[in-house]
Amino acid sequence: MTAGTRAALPFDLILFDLDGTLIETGPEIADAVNDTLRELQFAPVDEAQVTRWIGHGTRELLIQALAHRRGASAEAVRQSPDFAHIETRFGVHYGQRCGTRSRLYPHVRESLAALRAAGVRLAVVTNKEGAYTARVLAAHGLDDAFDRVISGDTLPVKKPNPLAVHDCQLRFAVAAARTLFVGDSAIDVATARAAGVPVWCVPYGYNAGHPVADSQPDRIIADFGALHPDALVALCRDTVQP
Ligand SMILES: O=C(O)COP(=O)(O)O
Ligand SMILES: [Mg+2]
Repeated sequence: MTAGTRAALPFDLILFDLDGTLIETGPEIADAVNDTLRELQFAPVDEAQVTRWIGHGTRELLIQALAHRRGASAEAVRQSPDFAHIETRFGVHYGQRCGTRSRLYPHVRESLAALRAAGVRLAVVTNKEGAYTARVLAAHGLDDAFDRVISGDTLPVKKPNPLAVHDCQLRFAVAAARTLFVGDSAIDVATARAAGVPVWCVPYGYNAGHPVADSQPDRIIADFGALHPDALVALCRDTVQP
């Protein structure tokens, strides 16, 4: 990378969603859900269904799966006396499944490394609970890849509340116009809009079964190749708006 590329970079801070953006986590989350359901003598749920529940946190996903199988409301599951125990069992299963069937999406590792080398601050903003986030990042050797990791239970509120974005902007002293949010869902677009920062989306992630284009992000990028510093500079040179 040349000094010119570094100077021409349009962003000083990039925030990344985790599930469906950096890492394909659906297969092993489905495995852990089904391990848990099996212990409870319930039939498994299919992976496509499980991925439609991703986005509000892994705990919420487990609640949805149990509600689905019990024919009960999410609230009834949340209040049920055995939920805490079931959640503990799920945690054990997810711990065992972590890193077995998840994978980084194309160009994630090299683009993150090149952005970091160019001096861009990088953060994860996910609704996944911190304990799971740490395990998944570690399983893929990404535990030191970010300057800040904000999970669903790091702050008092989660996405689409913009607090995590503001937290990172404040911490790294970066203005909204120099900040980019990269995600895969309507929740990510709503978060970025609430924070007043540009948002680009990948089309391959989890968005409750809907095309993320419906949420009208500022740009849809095919994959993380578009976030490599050289590509980023070329892309922004050719367009008026990010
Ligand atoms: O639902 C989750 O656990 C998290 O999803 P996210 O990383 O896309 O915010
Ligand atoms: Mg996501």
